[in-house]
Amino acid sequence: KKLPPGPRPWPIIGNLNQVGKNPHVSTAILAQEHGGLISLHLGTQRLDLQGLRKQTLRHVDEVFDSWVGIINERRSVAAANKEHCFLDCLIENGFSNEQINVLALELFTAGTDTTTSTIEWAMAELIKNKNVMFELQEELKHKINSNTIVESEISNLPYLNACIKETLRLHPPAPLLLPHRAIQTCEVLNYTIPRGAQILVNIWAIGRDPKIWEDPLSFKPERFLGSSLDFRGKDFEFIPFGAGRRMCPGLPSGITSVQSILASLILRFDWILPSDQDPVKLDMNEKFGVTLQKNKPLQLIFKHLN
Ligand code: HEM
Repeated sequence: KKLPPGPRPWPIIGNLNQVGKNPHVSTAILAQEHGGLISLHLGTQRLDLQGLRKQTLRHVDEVFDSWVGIINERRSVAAANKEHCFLDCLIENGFSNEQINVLALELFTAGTDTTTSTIEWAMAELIKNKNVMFELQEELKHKINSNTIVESEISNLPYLNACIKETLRLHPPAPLLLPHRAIQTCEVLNYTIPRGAQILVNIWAIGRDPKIWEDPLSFKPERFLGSSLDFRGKDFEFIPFGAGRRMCPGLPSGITSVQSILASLILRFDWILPSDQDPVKLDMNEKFGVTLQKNKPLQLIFKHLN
């Protein structure tokens, strides 16, 4: 069997020390040396599918269908999928009320942390990029007539939607998606992925890959204007909600929340940083956790616009 290449594992700890606290960054660096498909040993075998393109991801979807959480622990965010339907099934399997509460709580976290962190990153990028903020304010002023934003108006706000896409490209709340597991041995790019391997897809690295995006580290919503590139799981260079059968079921509600909250914040208020801080120097460091958060929470002062 030919496993994908990767850094040499140390005895017992495997590659744990090379992965560290920010696995989305360290695996992106490892991929530069070893290629887009790399093997890592973290006690049990794990595989990282960073940088895979269209055909390959479509092919692997069927094999990497199952979630690690469901097979191993039954307590991950992923296991809370299918909402009531899955919870009913857990009851049949003899889960306690306490365990079901944990699952419900995790489902709640999947929906709130992802949405709030997207809004926080979007606001940070808008504060840092004054011209983008100005363009967005203009669009909202001209296209929204009343004080209450209605859903039908939101679909007619291309610049707002481009800002949200650009935020999700640079700051995906789940930078490695959720861990998948190979339910059978298969071949990917002429390498063998053994049955049971955990699969992580580094979409953070794909979103910043200079081979895919021009000037990848700059916040430029314009790149999405007039482009059909979307996050609905068809364009594999941009999959902040995942793709295939395990794609995020909360996409429609998550996106609607981000659109309406962000539009309301920008339409009604003017925002500045406290203590005359220079927006260009705003700290944009990340903290890897359940979701990819801003390391230093964003603090802003608002002025009501009438
Ligand atoms: C901006 C908002 C959101 C983003 C970026 C996001 C992103 C994701 C991603 C990347 C995955 C893993 C997909 C994969 O590995 O292929 C996921 C899974 C999931 N998300 Fe979201 N999500 C968001 C909002 C929500 C909301 C609002 C809910 C619930 C109301 C939700 C519930 C879930 C659940 C239950 C799963 C597990 C799916 C499964 O097990 O098959 N998400 N989400």
